[in-house]
Amino acid sequence: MTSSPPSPSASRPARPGPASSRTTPPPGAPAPAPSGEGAAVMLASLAGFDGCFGCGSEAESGLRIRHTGVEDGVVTCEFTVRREHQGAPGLCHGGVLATAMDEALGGAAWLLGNRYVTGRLETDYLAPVPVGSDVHVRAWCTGLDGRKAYLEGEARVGGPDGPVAVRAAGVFIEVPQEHFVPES
Ligand SMILES: CCCCC/C=C\C/C=C\C/C=C\C/C=C\CCCC(=O)SCCNC(=O)CCNC(=O)[C@H](O)C(C)(C)COP(=O)(O)OP(=O)(O)OC[C@H]1O[C@@H](n2cnc3c(N)ncnc32)[C@H](O)[C@@H]1OP(=O)(O)O
Repeated sequence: MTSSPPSPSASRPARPGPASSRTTPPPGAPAPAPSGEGAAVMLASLAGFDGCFGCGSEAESGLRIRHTGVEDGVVTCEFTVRREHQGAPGLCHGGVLATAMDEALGGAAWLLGNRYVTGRLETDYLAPVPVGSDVHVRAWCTGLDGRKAYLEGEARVGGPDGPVAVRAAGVFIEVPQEHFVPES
């Protein structure tokens, strides 16, 4: 995966190096124009729900990912790697990092104004992430095809301009509200 998030001046990012054909939008699939309406729909849908393993304040064992903003369709969020996130000694577990990418790509999908679940998530791990690191994640949509939204993202260590540790690409599938199970 070698694509970059769109710059503020570029409404449609180039995507020169997809990781797999299954996370590449089909030719001609439109990339969404950034809109503030999707964020409003998303936040209304999720109002009062704090149980998300990625970002929920009530998920005691969750990652406590902090959503920090949306600009031109790019979602940004961050979390701090704790000791309980270790895989190999002193380093963040790859599944934890995949969770963070899922969270960010999912957020960028929900920004489109519909509800989505992860269908496929691909991750490339480029550098180890030590315990204590602040991980800065951003994600954006590369195309829409029916119920399928194609997303990409990257995680950087130490700051938003730090070295890239993870790149991800995914396909999220639009579902109705009824897909979800009311909390018991
Ligand atoms: C201050 C600033 C604030 C900013 C705020 C920003 C963010 C706010 C915070 C949060 C954002 C909110 C949420 C996002 C957060 C986290 C996201 C976490 C997401 C998850 O953690 S979610 C759990 C894991 N996930 C599942 O639990 C899915 C299990 N699964 C199923 O529920 C079904 O499997 C389903 C529904 C996926 C499909 O089932 P179905 O019967 O409805 O539809 P069907 O099978 O016909 O597929 C329809 C079309 O999707 C294609 N398709 C299907 N699967 C595919 C695959 N794997 N790869 C590629 N394409 C696939 C088909 O090929 C077909 O394509 P086509 O239309 O072209 O034929």
